[in-house]
Amino acid sequence: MHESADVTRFPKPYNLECTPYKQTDFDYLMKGKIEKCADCNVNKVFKLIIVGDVSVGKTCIVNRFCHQLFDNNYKATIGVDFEVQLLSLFGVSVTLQIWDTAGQEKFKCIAQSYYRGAHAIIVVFDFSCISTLFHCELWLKEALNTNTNDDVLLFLVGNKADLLSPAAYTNTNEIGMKSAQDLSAEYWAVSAKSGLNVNELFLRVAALLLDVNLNNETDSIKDRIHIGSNLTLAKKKKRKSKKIISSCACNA
Ligand SMILES: Nc1nc2c(ncn2[C@@H]2O[C@H](COP(=O)(O)OP(=O)(O)OP(=O)(O)O)[C@@H](O)[C@H]2O)c(=O)[nH]1
Repeated sequence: MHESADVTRFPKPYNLECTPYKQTDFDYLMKGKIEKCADCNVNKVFKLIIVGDVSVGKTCIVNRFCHQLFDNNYKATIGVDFEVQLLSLFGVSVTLQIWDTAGQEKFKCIAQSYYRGAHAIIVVFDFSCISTLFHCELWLKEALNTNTNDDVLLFLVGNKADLLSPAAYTNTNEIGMKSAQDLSAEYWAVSAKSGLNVNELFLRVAALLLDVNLNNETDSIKDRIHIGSNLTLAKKKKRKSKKIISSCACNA
């Protein structure tokens, strides 16, 4: 884990055309809430799960982001690995719990038991092995089946962009972007080896999660006010009907 500098600009998507999440900034209301959270030293905790075929580079992406490291030697993940990364977004401290799951079929059962309650699902494919892209839909379906969070954010990430020639990269990128649209996920092309877009991806995930979280808080406050005002109305009606009953009793 490393300390990161405060992020003061809302991180952009890889391609605005290729994301269901069109936010490129916090709105006026959210900015006010963020200032309050920062003043009160609030810490927001978000759970991310990373899924995808064997050897697409899930662990390397996490290691690049959390430790600025890249290892050429493949060591299969057994079940699931866990990393924590602290960030500061607009003065608000955000903890990302990153669950790096195994791609091997024999570990699927163990890994799936950690899917529950994820705020974001990142499904990864390997640019140099197109079949791994075709399996992403199934990975996503399985992750969504076990996930109980309605507001979960979805990301489709192509890794090992460094391995392709410019022409092959453009070609696979287009197929990846089309798949992301079909999956209603935000698309990213990264390289754990060179570091291309890895930080940008996680900062974008964190900012979108913060936005969703603060929006939900605002909604639940509105709900409480709404329920509260209904209760007050009901109490007033009750009091009025009591008055009518007692005035009827007096008249009798
Ligand atoms: N050239 C290149 N190689 C990469 C990149 N990312 C990962 N690799 C290599 O791909 C292999 C697999 O990487 P891992 O991160 O272990 O893959 P994984 O998806 O976590 O694999 P499982 O744990 O089995 O699911 C390793 O040999 C890495 O060095 C990348 O961006 N570029």
